[in-house]
Amino acid sequence: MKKNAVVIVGAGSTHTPGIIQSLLQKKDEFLLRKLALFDIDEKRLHLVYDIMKQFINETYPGLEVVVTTNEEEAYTDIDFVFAQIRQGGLKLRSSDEKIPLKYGVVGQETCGPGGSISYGMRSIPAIIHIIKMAKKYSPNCWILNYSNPAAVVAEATRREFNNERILNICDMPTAILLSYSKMLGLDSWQSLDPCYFGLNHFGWFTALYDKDGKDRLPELREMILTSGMTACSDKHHKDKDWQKTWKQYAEIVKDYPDFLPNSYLQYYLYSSEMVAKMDINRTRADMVIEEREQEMFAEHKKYLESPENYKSPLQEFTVFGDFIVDAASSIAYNKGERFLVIVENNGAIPNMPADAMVEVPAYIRSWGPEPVSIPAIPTFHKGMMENQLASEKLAVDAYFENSYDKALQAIAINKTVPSTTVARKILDDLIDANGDYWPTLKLKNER
Ligand SMILES: NC(=O)c1ccc[n+]([C@@H]2O[C@H](COP(=O)([O-])OP(=O)(O)OC[C@H]3O[C@@H](n4cnc5c(N)ncnc54)[C@H](O)[C@@H]3O)[C@@H](O)[C@H]2O)c1
Ligand SMILES: O=P(O)(O)OC[C@H]1O[C@H](O[C@H]2[C@H](O)[C@@H](O)[C@@H](O)O[C@@H]2CO)[C@H](O)[C@@H](O)[C@@H]1O
Ligand SMILES: [Mn+2]
Repeated sequence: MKKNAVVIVGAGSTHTPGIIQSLLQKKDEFLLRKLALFDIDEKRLHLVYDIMKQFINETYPGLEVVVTTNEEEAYTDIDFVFAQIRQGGLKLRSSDEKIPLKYGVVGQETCGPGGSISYGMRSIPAIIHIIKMAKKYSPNCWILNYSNPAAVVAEATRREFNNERILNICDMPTAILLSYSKMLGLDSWQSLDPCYFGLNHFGWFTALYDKDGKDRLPELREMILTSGMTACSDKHHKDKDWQKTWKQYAEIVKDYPDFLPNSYLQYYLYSSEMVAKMDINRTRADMVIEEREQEMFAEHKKYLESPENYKSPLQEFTVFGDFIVDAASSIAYNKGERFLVIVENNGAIPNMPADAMVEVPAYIRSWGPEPVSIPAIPTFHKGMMENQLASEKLAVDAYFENSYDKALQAIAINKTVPSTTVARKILDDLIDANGDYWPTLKLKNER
């Protein structure tokens, strides 16, 4: 079996230890010849490497490891790029959350004016740059992108690269599947074959087949309606803030019992209730800075106290790591495994536009994803998706056309936004907050 060289881009991320853990735990399924870690922040990059090197050395003595802030070194002789960057850092995640909230609109990492439009326009140039560098130094490599907002990024990479050897992914549906499998007493999230349609962070499970071919969704729906949604064992999802999401999940199922939702639909279906529960002085970014980041810094302190005796922290489950490694493995060895991924529609959902980037099941081959096509979707879901898709496409238009008008439309049409006056105020504040991270937006009559 061929051995693979992987570069993790954004390797200073709090999620990198999980990816490294999966890569090495799966080293017999996805053979490695080189692991490169790249980040623009040298300090964070080395911090993560310090934490993980005991595990790397012990699990795979002799593996070639490259830790670098040099692009040529990072991208040369690579088979797979795993991208998971946060352009503008948690500081701008915080602005994305707080600016809309100031005007009574949902402030969320990947949803609404901050998460989808502002973060999207910031991420697009950074991801395009990464892909250009990767293709320059390793023309045949595959790029697997987790960087958010994945829906907007996927639309931008479709326009720029036709998504040639690029796969945009999100582990949220997989994390939900882990939860479902545990509730059903199954041993892994791969015990269920999901039928699912939507956009990223905006979709629905329509059936969940077990290995005997039985649809377990009706049984699961009853469990959720009677006892609520049990949070999965993924470490991140045990935290207090995520627990609120799982509580709300059961409410969505009560109101819309036909299918089982992606948890992110809470921000669109209950926008005002979500805003009422949010605190502008302490949004999710603050929690991540105070909790997840601090935990990583505390680990590093432990390492510095005694590098020779330090043991890398391993997690019980790492859906984030397992999913990206399994997807890469399916490409590398042409396994044709079924995953939920973001692909160009092209008829998979027959009553949605062909050029929509949708999230559906696909069999992952060495030549790319082969999406599953489904019957036409109902009016409610189609209407929701068309609205959100328009907002996402307008955000990408705004970026490529440097257009203030399109950015305003992207925000005004978003289901989380009540009026154009509010949309304009949010946009003007976001322009100030993003500074040079955004292109200079011009009004139509100024261009
Ligand atoms: N798709 C998914 O399901 C999923 C799940 C979790 C996280 N994410 C996304 O992954 C990304 C990372 O999230 P996190 O919470 O781990 O962030 P983080 O802030 O912990 O780490 C991000 C890292 O990226 C680096 N970085 C920023 N801009 C960069 C650039 N232009 N080039 C290279 N490196 C750069 C930073 O220095 C930092 O070390 C975010 O976009 C987040 O939304 C996606
Ligand atoms: O608010 P955060 O930073 O905790 O989470 C935002 C991300 O949430 C989802 O990712 C989860 C993932 O589902 C889970 O398996 C684990 O790896 O933690 C991740 C972070 O909590 C979502 O899919 C991402 O797109 C968000 O960035
Ligand atoms: Mn996601």
